[in-house]
Amino acid sequence: MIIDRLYEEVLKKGPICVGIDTRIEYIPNDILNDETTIEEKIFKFNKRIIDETHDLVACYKVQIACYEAFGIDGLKAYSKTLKYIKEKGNIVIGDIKRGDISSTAKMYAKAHFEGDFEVDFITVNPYMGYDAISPYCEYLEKGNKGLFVLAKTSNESSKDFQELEVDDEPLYMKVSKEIEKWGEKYVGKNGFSLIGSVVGCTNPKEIVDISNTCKNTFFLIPGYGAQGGKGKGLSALFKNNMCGVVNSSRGIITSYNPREAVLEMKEDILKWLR
Ligand SMILES: O=c1ccn([C@@H]2O[C@H](COP(=O)(O)O)[C@@H](O)[C@H]2O)c(=O)[nH]1
Repeated sequence: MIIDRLYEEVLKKGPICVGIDTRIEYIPNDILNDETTIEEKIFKFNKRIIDETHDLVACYKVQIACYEAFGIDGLKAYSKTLKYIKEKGNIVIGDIKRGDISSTAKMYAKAHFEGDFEVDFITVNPYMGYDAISPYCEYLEKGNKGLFVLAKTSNESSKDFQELEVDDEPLYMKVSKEIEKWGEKYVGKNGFSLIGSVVGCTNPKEIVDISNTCKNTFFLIPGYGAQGGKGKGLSALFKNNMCGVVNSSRGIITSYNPREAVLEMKEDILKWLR
């Protein structure tokens, strides 16, 4: 199962996910001044990041918004980037955060689990409930696709709704338990489900609470670096099991030396576990 592969990559290389959230202002002049299209410039920049880091990371997360912002050319660069990550043998998460009625979700599933934008995992929004999630699940049956469902996001305003008390518990905990239930039939040999949760590392206490309750949930953990999340906050989560992968986008791709930035991030997370 793809979740077993992701977990094994984490054990082998560390819990590092590099986020390829490319923006024009991050692209250095030697690429920017080339006589090429915007698609080529974005792809060239991404290829450089991937070439420098692919042996150090468990997976990549590609934020589709950064590519949609450039229209058709941006989406061509998105597609090329996904293919290149796969060619390098790495796992790729499409950060698309979809959430819609089931007939539309079916089309999103086809768009991102097949064809030009095919990825291993996608992120989805659970706000519309299970029938908005179930169309993705038919792709999970074969074991080679997975979902990360938003549970407790890394942004400041995540408290507006996600921390509201519902039946004596915060909504994010209720949602997390539901995600665990949705994933019950997709648990792999390492004990983790193809349906995981997104929980920001800006919420270090909440992520430990969720993981103590939801034992089969694997976590996609954004918020490291640029948003203030730190390795120390993750020590309580990772001390029993490496049950997640930590994403950093700006912290890596805007660095002068992305390879060094990945190594520093890995050390900052792993040093608390020794
Ligand atoms: O709760 C969430 C869910 C997703 N994200 C996404 O992760 C990256 C974070 O980028 P940084 O540059 O490392 O801050 C970005 O694509 C977000 O859309 C998140 O930050 N929080």
